[in-house]
Amino acid sequence: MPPRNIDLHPQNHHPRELSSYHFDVIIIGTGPVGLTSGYRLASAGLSVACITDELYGGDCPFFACVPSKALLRPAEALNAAKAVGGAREAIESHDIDVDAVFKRRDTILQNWDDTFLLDISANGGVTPVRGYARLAGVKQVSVQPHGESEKFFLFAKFAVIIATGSTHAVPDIPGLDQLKEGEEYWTNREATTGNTVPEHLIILGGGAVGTEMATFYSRVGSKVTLITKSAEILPRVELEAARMVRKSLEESGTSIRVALEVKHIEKQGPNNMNVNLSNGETISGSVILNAIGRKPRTYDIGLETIGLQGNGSPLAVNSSMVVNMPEFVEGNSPSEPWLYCVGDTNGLAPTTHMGIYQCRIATNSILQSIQQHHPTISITTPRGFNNTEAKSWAPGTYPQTIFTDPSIATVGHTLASAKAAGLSVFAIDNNFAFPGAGLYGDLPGWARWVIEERTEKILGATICSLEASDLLGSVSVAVTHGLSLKDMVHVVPPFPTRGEFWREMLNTAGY
Ligand SMILES: Cc1cc2nc3c(=O)[nH]c(=O)nc-3n(C[C@H](O)[C@H](O)[C@H](O)COP(=O)(O)OP(=O)(O)OC[C@H]3O[C@@H](n4cnc5c(N)ncnc54)[C@H](O)[C@@H]3O)c2cc1C
Ligand SMILES: NC(=O)c1ccc[n+]([C@@H]2O[C@H](COP(=O)([O-])OP(=O)(O)OC[C@H]3O[C@@H](n4cnc5c(N)ncnc54)[C@H](O)[C@@H]3O)[C@@H](O)[C@H]2O)c1
Repeated sequence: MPPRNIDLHPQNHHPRELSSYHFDVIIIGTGPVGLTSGYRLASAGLSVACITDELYGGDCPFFACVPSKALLRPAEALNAAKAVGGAREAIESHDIDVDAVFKRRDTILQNWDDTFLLDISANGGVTPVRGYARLAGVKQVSVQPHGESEKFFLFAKFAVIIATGSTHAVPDIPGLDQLKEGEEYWTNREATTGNTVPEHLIILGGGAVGTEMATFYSRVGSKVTLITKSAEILPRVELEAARMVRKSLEESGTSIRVALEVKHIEKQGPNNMNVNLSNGETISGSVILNAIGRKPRTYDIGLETIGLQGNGSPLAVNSSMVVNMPEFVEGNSPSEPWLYCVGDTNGLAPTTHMGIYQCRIATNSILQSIQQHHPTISITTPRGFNNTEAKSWAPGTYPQTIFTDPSIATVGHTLASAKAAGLSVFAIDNNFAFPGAGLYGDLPGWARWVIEERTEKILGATICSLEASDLLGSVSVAVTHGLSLKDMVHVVPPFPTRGEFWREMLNTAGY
């Protein structure tokens, strides 16, 4: 299955065209996190260069969040309508129009033409630069245009931000190295950009990518087999929620194999792969999707020029997103930090929304440092830059939604992770049997709050339902600010809505 013909390296914004190689801040990587950082700093009056080696906008808009959600949303909308009598009768005999789904996704992504993002950035005053960037010492960055050997050197007056994101990790499975990546085995790129429905898709990995793509491809007619190492799919969410998604996937024909490893992969012929499992079973499919996780792009970005390691492990930062530097680096002034790292590259919370949160913190920190050390420089922000330290989330506890059917929205601890952290907690659960949920038809729904015994503070929440993401905001405020059950009594959801689960939880808790 050949990859789509996407031009990853358009010819404009060559570094040769720059009128100056000196900027206040240089940003390496223009995913959503680098772009937003650039926009915030340029809006405050700084000169900013944003360097990208591929499409301006990064993985999220072109190969990850946006195309995957664009593929998933039509089926979600159709299922939601079919669950409601009155609407159901009008559409019962109709199903997803796959070609229209692909076409809509292509339109949303502007056919992988990054001009719209370049325009937003340029209108905000950012200077886009195309080429592969590497640190070349303190506050120095080299840029090598695609396919060329010449390097151009850029100089930052105040700061460099590393926002190089992540790329798919490749498992060490014998035989996989014999297959052509992008054709004989897919990564997230082919799974989200393709416009074909494979006959039998074998997915390796039962995390967010694996389950979301199983949801889409099984819904549009592929036979799907999902193989994962963990004892259940989505091992980081509440078991009850993972089981609801598993049940729904199995009902749509997905075969799920848990607690198994792939021992060997063998190509039998075109679109014909054999996958041998640790239990001795062999599964034959047409395409394999590698969805076993991602690795930060910390390799080959010149970290060694400032005494750091860059081998694909996350880049350690402090709460202001300042990179932890070696004790002595020539030209480095510890009192005035200059190197920041945000987004997937620091590994703290690899999602777009959390990266954008980090960029708010990092850019505030840069602006505050400039104001402190260079008071004559004029900085314009409508409301200042007070928040310069990020909240520290225990691994996996930051807010997130997995867009399966039903979707799972989570924030804070699960019951298991709270207990593993030594916390004394109890759970309150609800099955969405209340009037507001009933209006949406007979769709599954489940929610859990994890409450600390002594303080009755909410430490975590999971909502598993149609459009769960839209119910996460209020509970995220409660968890982030440590509200107690007593406080939450005064947070009143409107009637009749799915938000009523809130009231039901309080009732169950005895409030
Ligand atoms: C299939 C899939 C679906 C996802 N869905 C969601 C979702 O629904 N919601 C969500 O919040 N998250 C989702 N994620 C995660 C999300 O995509 C990432 O967290 C997000 O893209 C990280 O943004 P970033 O800016 O840190 O990096 P990226 O988006 O990876 O962008 C980094 C950019 O830096 C460039 N770059 C790298 N190295 C260099 C260099 N040396 N020189 C110049 N440029 C360089 C890259 O080309 C890229 O453009 C999904 C991920 C996948 C794989
Ligand atoms: N909606 C969202 O927010 C969203 C959607 C997709 C991806 N993402 C983010 O993108 C990143 C990557 O997601 P992902 O699903 O690729 O990774 P992941 O780490 O979330 O899940 C990978 C899964 O693969 C399994 N696995 C590992 N090695 C394996 C092997 N050799 N064979 C079979 N299974 C194996 C693991 O047990 C794990 O369950 C994550 O940070 C995720 O949060 C977010």
